[in-house]
Amino acid sequence: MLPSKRKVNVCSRKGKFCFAFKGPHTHDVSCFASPTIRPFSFTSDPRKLESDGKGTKEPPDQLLFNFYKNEDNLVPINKFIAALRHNGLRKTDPRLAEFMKFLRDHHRKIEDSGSPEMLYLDEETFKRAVGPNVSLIAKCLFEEFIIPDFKSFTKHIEEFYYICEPNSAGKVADYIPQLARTDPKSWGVSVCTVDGQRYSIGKTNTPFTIQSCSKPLTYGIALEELTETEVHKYVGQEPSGRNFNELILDQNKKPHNPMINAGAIVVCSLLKTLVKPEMTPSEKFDFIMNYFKRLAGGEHIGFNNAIFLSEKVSADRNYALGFFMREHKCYPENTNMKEVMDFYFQCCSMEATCESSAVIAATLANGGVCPITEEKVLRSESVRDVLALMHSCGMYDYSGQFAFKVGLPAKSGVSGSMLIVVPNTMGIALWSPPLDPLGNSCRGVQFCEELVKTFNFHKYDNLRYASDKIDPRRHKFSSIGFSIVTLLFNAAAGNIAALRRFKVSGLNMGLSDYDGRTALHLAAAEGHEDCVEFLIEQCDCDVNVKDRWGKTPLDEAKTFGHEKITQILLSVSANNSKANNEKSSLDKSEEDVSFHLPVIRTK
Ligand SMILES: NC(=O)CC[C@H](N)C(=O)O
Repeated sequence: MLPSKRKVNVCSRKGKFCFAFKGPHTHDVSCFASPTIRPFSFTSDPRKLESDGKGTKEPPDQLLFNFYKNEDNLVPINKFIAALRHNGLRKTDPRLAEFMKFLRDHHRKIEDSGSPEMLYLDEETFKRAVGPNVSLIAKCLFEEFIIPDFKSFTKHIEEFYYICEPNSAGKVADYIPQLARTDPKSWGVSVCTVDGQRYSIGKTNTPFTIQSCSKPLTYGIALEELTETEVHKYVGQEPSGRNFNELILDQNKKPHNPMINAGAIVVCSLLKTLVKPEMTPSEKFDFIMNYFKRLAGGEHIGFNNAIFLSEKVSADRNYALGFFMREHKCYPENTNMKEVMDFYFQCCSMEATCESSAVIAATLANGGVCPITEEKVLRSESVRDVLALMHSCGMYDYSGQFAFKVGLPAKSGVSGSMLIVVPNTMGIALWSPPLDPLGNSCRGVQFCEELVKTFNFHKYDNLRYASDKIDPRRHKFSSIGFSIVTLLFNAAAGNIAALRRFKVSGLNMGLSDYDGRTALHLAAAEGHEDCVEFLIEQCDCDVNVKDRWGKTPLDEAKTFGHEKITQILLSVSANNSKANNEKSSLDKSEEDVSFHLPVIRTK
C-alpha cells in the first residue's frame, strides 16, 4: 500500500530536533533499500548530510558503506544493486557507467569466479567503486528522487496495467497492411521519472512506429532550431475540433496546430526549408533521427522502411492536404512539397519501444534535459510550448475531454502508442494498438483515467492540502510533504500561532510523518502545554495515536517529565475511554432492541 500522505521523518528528542529519512520497513529488499534513520538538513546534496545529528559531517560514500556493509565489513554488491533497482535506478543506466565499469575491471583483476555483481567489497574498494557516481547513488539510496517510494508507486502502475489488459474495445489501424497485422493484445507500459527511475510492464521492448507521436517532437525541434514567432507564422495554436487528417485550415489559412497532420506537415516543411537548407534529404533524415535518439537518451530509435513505403502509397489524404496547403501558401518559399511529404512519412515511420518512448516523455517532463544522459536536448521554453499544445491538441478530437478528465499533456499515434507527460515528474509511454473511433488507443486512454483517479497528477488537482488522491512526489518547498514537516516543526517549537494558521488553512492536524510522529507527539515531548491543549480541543487530535515505536503522546510527556501535560493527556484519554464504553454499551443495547423489535426497526 502506498502511504496516503507524504512521509517525512521528524525525530524529536528533548532539546534536539532533527529530520530523518524513512526507515526501510516497507521494502522488499527490506533493510537494504535505504538507510534506516538518516539525519537530514533540508538539503538535497548528500555531501552535506550529517551522520549523527550533532553536526559531524560524514561523506556520502562513508554513509553508504556504513549502512550497506555486512557483519564482515564488506558490501555485497548484488544486494547493493538490488537496492538501487528497488528505487528505480537500473545498472544499465548510463549515469552508472563508471561504477559498473569499476566492478567489471575489479572482477577481472582479482580473477574471482562468479560475476562482477557477486563481489563483496571492502571499505576502500567500495569507496573507489561508487566514487565517480556517488552523488547519483546517494540521491537514489537516500530516497531523494522525485518518487521516493518508487516500489509502492510502481505497484499501482502494475495494477492499472492489469485493469486495462482485458479491455478489448477498439480496432487496430488497417490503412496499411503492416499496421493491420499488429497483435491487438500487445500492451506495454513504461515509466521514466525526471530522475531516471525506470519501470516497465508488458510488451515494452517491441518496436512500433511512432506515427503521430513524432508530431510533438518535430514541433519541439522546429522551435529549437527556429523561434516560436517564426514557427507560429505558419501554424496556429488552436484545437481544430476535427479529425486528425481533416482537410481544413483556420481563418488565417494556417493549419490549426502542429499536433494534427496538416500542422505537422507544415512543421516538416519548416524543418526542410528553413533549418539547415543545405542538407540533402538523407542528411536531414539523419539530423532528425539523431534528435529523436538524443531525446530517447540513446535508447531504441529505429526506422521501419516497409511502413514508410506503405505510408507513401496509401496517403491520398495527406497528399490532398499537402496540395491544399500549397494552394493557400502555407509553406515557406522554395519548399519542395514532395520532399516534405517524404520527410513527414519518414518521421511517422521512426520506430521506438515503450522503454525508449518513456525516456522521450521524461525528457519533455524534465524541461528538455534527458534524465538518463543529462543532456539538454531542447530548451525549456520549447518544451513548455510543446506541452501546452499536447495538453490542448494532443489527443485529436478527444483533446478537450482528455484535458478535462486526465489533465495531462499527451500525444497518441495511429500505431496505438501514447506519450504522457507529468511535468516535472515523469514520462509515461503506453502501447496498445486497438484504437477508438477518434484514433486514440483504447487501453491507453483507460490507463490515463486510472492514473489520475489514484494520483493527484491532473493539472488542476490541489497539491497543498490532503485529498483522497495520492501524491507520490517528493516536494522540496511546497505541498503536503512540506506541510507535514512544517507542522511538526512548529509543534516541536511550540509555535501556537503557526498551528492556528495551519488549522484555519484546512490542514489535517493529525498528519504523521513516516515514523508515525504527529504534532501532538512533538508538542507533548517538548512540553508545549498550550499546543497540546489546542491540538486536542480545537483539532480533535487522537491522544492515543502511536508512533512506530508504539509510543503515544502521553508516553512522551511522561518520558520528558511534563507533569501538567501528562495530567491533561491522562484525563482526555480516560474521558475518551469512558465515552467509548458508554457508546459501545449503547450500541449493545440498540442491538438488543433490534433483536427484540425486528419488524418495527426495519420500517
Ligand atoms: N494519427 C496518426 O498517427 C497519423 C499518422 C499517419 N501516418 C498519417 O499521417 O496518417
